Amino acid sequence: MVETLTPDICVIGGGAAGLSVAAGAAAFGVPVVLVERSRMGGDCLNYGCVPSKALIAAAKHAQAIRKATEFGVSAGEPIIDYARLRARIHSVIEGIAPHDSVDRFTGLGVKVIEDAARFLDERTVAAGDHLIRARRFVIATGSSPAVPPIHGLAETPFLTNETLFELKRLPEHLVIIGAGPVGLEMAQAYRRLGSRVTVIESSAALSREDPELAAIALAEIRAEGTLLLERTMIHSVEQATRGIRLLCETGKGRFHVEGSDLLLAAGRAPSHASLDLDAAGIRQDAGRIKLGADLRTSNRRVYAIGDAAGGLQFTHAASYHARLVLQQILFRLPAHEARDIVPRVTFMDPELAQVGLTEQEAREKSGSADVVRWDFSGNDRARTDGLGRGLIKIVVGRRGRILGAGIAGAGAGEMINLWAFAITNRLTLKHFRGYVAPYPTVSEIGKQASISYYAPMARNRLVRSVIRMLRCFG
Ligand SMILES: Cc1cc2nc3c(=O)[nH]c(=O)nc-3n(C[C@H](O)[C@H](O)[C@H](O)COP(=O)(O)OP(=O)(O)OC[C@H]3O[C@@H](n4cnc5c(N)ncnc54)[C@H](O)[C@@H]3O)c2cc1C
Ligand SMILES: NC(=O)c1ccc[n+]([C@@H]2O[C@H](COP(=O)([O-])OP(=O)(O)OC[C@H]3O[C@@H](n4cnc5c(N)ncnc54)[C@H](O)[C@@H]3O)[C@@H](O)[C@H]2O)c1
Repeated sequence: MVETLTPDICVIGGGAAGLSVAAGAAAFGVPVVLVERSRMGGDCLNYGCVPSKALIAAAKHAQAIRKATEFGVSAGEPIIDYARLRARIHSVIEGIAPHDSVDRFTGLGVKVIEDAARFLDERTVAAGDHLIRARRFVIATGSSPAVPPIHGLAETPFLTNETLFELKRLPEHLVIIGAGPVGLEMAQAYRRLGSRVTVIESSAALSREDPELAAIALAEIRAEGTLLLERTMIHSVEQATRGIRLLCETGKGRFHVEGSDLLLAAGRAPSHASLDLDAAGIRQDAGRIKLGADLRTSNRRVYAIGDAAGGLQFTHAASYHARLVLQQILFRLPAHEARDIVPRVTFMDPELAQVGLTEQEAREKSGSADVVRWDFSGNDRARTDGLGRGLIKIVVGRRGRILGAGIAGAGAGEMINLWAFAITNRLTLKHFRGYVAPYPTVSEIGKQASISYYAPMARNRLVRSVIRMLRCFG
């Protein structure tokens, strides 16, 4: 028997984006139906942020043991119990899962349908035994690992983020296609756990990042022994007796790369193919949903958010999108995506964090860029703790307005919070110069950089003569 539901909002996809919309709408007592075809929590909880950060945490411990000798503490080469490590990753997922579960959302007042959704027409979605005719629809169907058109790949076993954390043994030699955030975070983690790692990248590693900052993180990756092959084309891949074999080419010629396991980290593809967007009058452009800055599709009843929106692909961007559509649906207030306030962090060690404009983007926008820098070597805490190389770059506009901030270094992901706050609230470097930072902390670099921005003022003739004049008053 088919049941027809008529909620205010129908959300398709129970990942970070969809769950945020459903929870937000339910909090205001708005009837909402959530359709999820697979695991609640989506990529972030099950195959993305959570397992990857738990793996990185284990690798960090291994590396800390190795580095301890520098501090006069010797512990020898770490022994990796991969079964235990893997069990911990899954117990971390299980610990968070109740927060995203069907039970919790049902308790919040959300009607959850565990099935695949597809549009029948502009106002109707079918999911299992249900027809949903909602006032508004939110597509939050996320993305899946992109599979590049490499000869032989379809016949060769490979891992993706959806299968990597199920692996029951430490790869002996992990070959990774793609040097973006997924590829490099996993490369460093597995290298630190003891695997040999080769990363093959067709263009430049971390090509979207400020090259000066990216170079700091990439130098560490290389120093730890990951082989990073940039500007390398992969012609073909095949299964070999003891793993996989790739035929590659650079400007210098062709060569083979052999490894025990292959991980695809070559970007993402939207997962909306089975939604039948045409039936709903939702237009696409080269496989991506066409969207306005208000995240509305060409069908004005339908929004697309999170990875499905095809722009910023982060969990925090997904919940930001959710807020923007809730503002429009519940309160009828206009809302537009502002990408410059959304930070991004690549959790390599040292971490790489950015919010707002990079130096290059500022130059492209206005022909020049005023950039303030501060090196970690000028920070006492970075020295006491042996944090290694690090740099903050702040892009400054008129009257000291902060337009962008990028940090490469230990703890960059935590530190960027403050700069994201500053950019969202249109603060200036004056605000950073004026607050009192606790000593010794690494976050002080922001204040140190801000003071350096105003340092030329101390040499200003007018300022000096005012000080001289004020002396006359005793
Ligand atoms: C390895 C890895 C590490 C990452 N690390 C970070 C990180 O550290 N920080 C960060 O901010 N981001 C990180 N990301 C990115 C982050 O995971 C995504 O941006 C985020 O999960 C997107 O959420 P979403 O809700 O848009 O999509 P998803 O989480 O993909 O959720 C979409 C949901 O829709 C469901 N669905 C799809 N089609 C249908 C249908 N027809 N009917 C019903 N349900 C459907 C799917 O089953 C899925 O559950 C990482 C990604 C990867 C791959
Ligand atoms: N810390 C984080 O916030 C975090 C971590 C992981 C992933 N993510 C998100 O997930 C998304 C996907 O990450 P990703 O690293 O998979 O994608 P990406 O698009 O950032 O990087 C993929 C890389 O693979 C390369 N590539 C593509 N095809 C190739 C081929 N045939 N041969 C060699 N190289 C090839 C590309 O040039 C690119 O550099 C990102 O957009 C990011 O937002 C975020």
